[in-house]
Amino acid sequence: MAAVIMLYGLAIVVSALILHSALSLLRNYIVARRIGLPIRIIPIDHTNPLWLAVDRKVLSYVKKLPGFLGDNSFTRYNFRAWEMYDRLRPHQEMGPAFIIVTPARIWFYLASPDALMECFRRRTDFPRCVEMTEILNVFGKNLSTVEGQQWKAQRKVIATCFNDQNHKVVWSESLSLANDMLAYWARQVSVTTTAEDLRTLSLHVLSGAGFGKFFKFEGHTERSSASVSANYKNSLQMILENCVLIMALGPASLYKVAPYLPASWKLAKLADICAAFQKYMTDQYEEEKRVTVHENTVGTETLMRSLVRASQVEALSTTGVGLSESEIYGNMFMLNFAGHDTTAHTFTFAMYFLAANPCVQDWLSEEIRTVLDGESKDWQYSSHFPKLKRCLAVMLETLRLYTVVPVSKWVGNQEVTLQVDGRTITLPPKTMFIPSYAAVQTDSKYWGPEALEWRPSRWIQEGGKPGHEQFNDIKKGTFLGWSEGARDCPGKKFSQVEFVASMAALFRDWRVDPAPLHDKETREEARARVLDLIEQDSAPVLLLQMLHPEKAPLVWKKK
Ligand code: HEM
Repeated sequence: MAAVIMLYGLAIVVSALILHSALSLLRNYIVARRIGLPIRIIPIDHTNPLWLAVDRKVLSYVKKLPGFLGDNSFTRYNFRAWEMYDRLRPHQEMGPAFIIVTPARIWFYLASPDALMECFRRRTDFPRCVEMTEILNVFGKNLSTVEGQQWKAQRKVIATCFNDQNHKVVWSESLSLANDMLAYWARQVSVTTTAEDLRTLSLHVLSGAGFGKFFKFEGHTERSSASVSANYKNSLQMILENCVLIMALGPASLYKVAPYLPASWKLAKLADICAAFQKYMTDQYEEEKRVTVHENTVGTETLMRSLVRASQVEALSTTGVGLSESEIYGNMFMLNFAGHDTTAHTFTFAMYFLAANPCVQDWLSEEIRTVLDGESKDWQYSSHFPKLKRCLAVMLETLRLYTVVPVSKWVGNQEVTLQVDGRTITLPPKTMFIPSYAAVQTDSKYWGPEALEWRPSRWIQEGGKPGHEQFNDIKKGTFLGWSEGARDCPGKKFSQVEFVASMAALFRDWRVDPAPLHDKETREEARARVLDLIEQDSAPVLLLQMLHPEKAPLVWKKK
């Protein structure tokens, strides 16, 4: 009897949820119709956390259904990063702007470069939806999670941290770590840990140039689990993977309940890790405060040092707004988050594209050998980095096809109007706004008939000599890899310097190929297999990444 009552209860709750969802969908649909753009309807919001956990799995079954049942708006648009698969197609069907309605929100998709640039310029009309980044407030508010005056004040302080002094540190750290990584890869018969090793490289560049903690490179199989850098990396990883849980409880409550829990429980471990990470940040902060008190102290210009100094200077200025201690911790954590996997995932995509494209490797090493001739390893940031344009083109081309950080904004509390290709569109409050990066970045109108091909040379003007080449002019709004406008990525150059230095160290004298899977696999088949892996096996976890790059081992050989 009790079971029957429970079943009835459950049925009532589920029916109420479905009814509520259907009514919300209807309400949003009625509002969206007034915008006057083509509309697609999907039953579950993209940001529903339960759905996010199962979306791709569930849809992989639904897609197998025959005809319309397996091919409809639900199967096309109702999963994360669907844009990467459909690219320009929805805009070819519906024009430069369209709407997706869900029970929770109205989503506005835009693929007109001019209108996109206008939205980026009108930062206050199209602010960041901080509800979505709130999860990064674990250790304090930070640049990614604030808006308005608070954002302006924080951005001013953080912008000063990314300067040429710091980029010099990024350059030298990247060169040294990439050389050690190459030596490790050269010792392997074939490398299955490319993604892990690139993550280590990127983390070590960030910990050095960002926070003054310099670690030697350790290859994945040589890494001791007790090493300081492995601990730091694992703590950061675990905090990021459990952000939702930590945020829901708050670190303070986590510390309070942890002593009463068995040590083997995840919550207890998380509390320990958060406490260790907090202590690590506090120690660094105290150390930097001590250093910056002595104004004449010279040393490595890290992000952290600049952050503490700029915050103190700002606090003493006429505006009197520096960063609070909690905001300093919030930003330390956020810089770790924003500056680590972003570059590492871009590296991994690029490395696999290069392995499948030996001609691009030759083109790259021609430039590196011209710019960095001779055996000397005295490679300078100020004179060499600006000349290595082909190396940078590899990064730009990779991000064009595989954009690791998608940009999203919204319409705040007031409706806004916008010109889209000569037509005025009025968007209601709280509409989510998604720049259709995967569409504009692969539109043949701007990128030519082979827009879907990975071809870094498209970025470089023809006819130049390696080391003296110029970039092609790209129409504004057709490439959004680091976003645009006042709220673009402040770490753009940091990541570019890291990428270019690493490419130079890796590809000057060495080449990489996919290891054949069996004796009969030809080189062409192996390259096609790698390209297929990139296309079929990439999906967002926190950011867009290759899910199983280890399935295609790579082999490094000296030229
Ligand atoms: C390949 C590497 C990188 C890519 C593709 C990338 C991309 C982006 C994008 C697209 C945004 C805007 C997100 C949005 O508007 O929703 C962003 C913001 C940001 N990025 Fe990066 N990023 C990279 C590396 C870095 C690095 C190395 C750092 C720092 C060390 C960094 C720090 C930040 C910060 C602090 C923000 C927030 C800016 C604000 O809200 O004002 N990024 N990044």
